[in-house]
Amino acid sequence: MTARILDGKAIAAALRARLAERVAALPYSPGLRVVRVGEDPASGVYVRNKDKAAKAAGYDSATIHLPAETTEAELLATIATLNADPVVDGILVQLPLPPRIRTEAAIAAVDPAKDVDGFHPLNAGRLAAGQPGLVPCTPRGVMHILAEAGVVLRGARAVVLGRSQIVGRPMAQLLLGADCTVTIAHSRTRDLPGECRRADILVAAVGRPEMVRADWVAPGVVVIDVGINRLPDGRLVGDVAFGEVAAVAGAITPVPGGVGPMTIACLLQNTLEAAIARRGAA
Ligand SMILES: Nc1nc(=O)c2c([nH]1)NC[C@@H]1CN(c3ccc(C(=O)N[C@@H](CCC(=O)O)C(=O)O)cc3)C=[N+]21
Repeated sequence: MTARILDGKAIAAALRARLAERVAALPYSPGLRVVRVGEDPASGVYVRNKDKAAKAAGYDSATIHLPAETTEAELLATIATLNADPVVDGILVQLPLPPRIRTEAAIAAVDPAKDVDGFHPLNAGRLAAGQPGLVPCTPRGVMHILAEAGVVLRGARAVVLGRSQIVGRPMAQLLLGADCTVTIAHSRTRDLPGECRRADILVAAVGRPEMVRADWVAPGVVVIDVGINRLPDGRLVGDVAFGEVAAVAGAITPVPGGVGPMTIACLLQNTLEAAIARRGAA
């Protein structure tokens, strides 16, 4: 058997096209501002891709690039200016930040109504409480892939590998909200392969290249690979050993071309929704 490949790149392109149509019907362009501090090289590529996608879909998008020496107070002042700017609907503070700046302070400074990353504790709390709010882009993108693939969630056993605030925890909340039986497994889990083998749906979000092997998965499982790891030889691989796991799984997302493109499309979706909530649709 060989797994069905879930083409995140194509699903993301279709979503961006639908968003572009909705944006074109608005009397304004939804405003997105990405704040980047310093020169983390991986951030450069991502910020450029996002800006390109946003502009192509009709958004008013700009990147604010602050020097590496920026202080926390200066970053918070920049965020405050964006919070107060009526043409700004979405604010994304690109992570990682330089070590001098407290990530939690930057996240908490963003107006929750403009928090298109969904990282603010108010939005995380809303998600955990089952209330509407802005949802982190990567888990939202994963739910969109599962829906497009026709995966039945009700009653399914979902295992989320990883417990980060950015992916693992919100991912588990969304799957729980969709009536999955959810297990969050992590680096201290006693029998990681054994827990993963129980999954009908396995979401790998640990940031360890090719950690999930063929003997970690049950035949027919749906595997979602959130990992994006750059190897020393320059290759980009996920958290899943794609070739060998694809021989066992029922469906699997590739890296690249899986979850990554969905993250960008969902950032645009969140920005559109934040804009309509603030400014209306007509
Ligand atoms: N505040 C914040 N929000 C984020 O959402 C955020 C962040 N900080 N910091 C960095 C990570 C990483 N991230 C990616 C999104 C898309 C791709 C993506 O589209 N990847 C392509 C390949 C890109 C390549 O070839 O390098 C793919 O998987 O097919 C990758 C990485 C968002 N992040």
